[in-house]
Amino acid sequence: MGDKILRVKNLSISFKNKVLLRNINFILEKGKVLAITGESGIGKSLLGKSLVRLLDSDFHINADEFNFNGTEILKLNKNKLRKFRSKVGLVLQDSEASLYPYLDIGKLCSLILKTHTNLNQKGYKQYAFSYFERLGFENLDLLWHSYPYELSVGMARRVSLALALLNKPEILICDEVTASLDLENTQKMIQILKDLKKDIALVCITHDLNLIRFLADEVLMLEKDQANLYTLDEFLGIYNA
Ligand SMILES: Nc1ncnc2c1ncn2[C@@H]1O[C@H](COP(=O)(O)OP(=O)(O)OP(=O)(O)O)[C@@H](O)[C@H]1O
Repeated sequence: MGDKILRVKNLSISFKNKVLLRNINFILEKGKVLAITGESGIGKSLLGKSLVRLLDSDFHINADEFNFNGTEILKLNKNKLRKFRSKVGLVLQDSEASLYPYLDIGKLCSLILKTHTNLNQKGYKQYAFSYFERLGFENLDLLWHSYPYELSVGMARRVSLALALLNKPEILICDEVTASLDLENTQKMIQILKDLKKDIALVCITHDLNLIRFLADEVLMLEKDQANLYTLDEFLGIYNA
């Protein structure tokens, strides 16, 4: 059995005193994948961002337990929150669109590695290349000097994933990571996540039933006024997926 990294018990999210999500319960475990699904606008992305307290002050999070490796996330001060966030990789919806356009991939990687490691410029490259290889890239020198606008959507999505992985997060949250990818890139992405999952607790926010079927261990189904946690088999049985 893997390490339990994050425990969420009876979490709710309100916006200006209106409850948007309630009764959220799950545990994230190293080596396991939680899929979060539900209809558009139900609050999947909101929940993903709330896991790293990335909501503005009009939102309020309540929970009986919201605990990362023994520390209550809602009680963290600014410094400790920053440390906690460095343990959580985020690939937000359309993440490739927010890759800074004036920096090439090498500089984007170097910026992250400068903050999180003691490596030198040569070390940054070697370190980042090991991730690019794991994520199925070839021609790594060319990629290192490419600008985001020069990459296909599938490549840019995988670069966003690589950037999220560079500081070895314990949790990785991916929001609609297969959206608008063709079949080949979707399958590549699902296989990459499958290979990554043994080292990490993975959260996939998704509408993609193939991703759920091939990757998820548990599925959190968000519905109006309720949220239900299922094993993959229970989910596939109930939703005939
Ligand atoms: N910053 C914000 N201010 C006000 N309301 C917001 C904000 N962000 C999200 N919402 C509202 O919260 C609700 C949930 O939005 P969210 O993007 O989490 O849905 P979703 O389930 O991820 O949808 P989709 O599948 O379409 O991406 C929506 O009604 C949205 O309008």
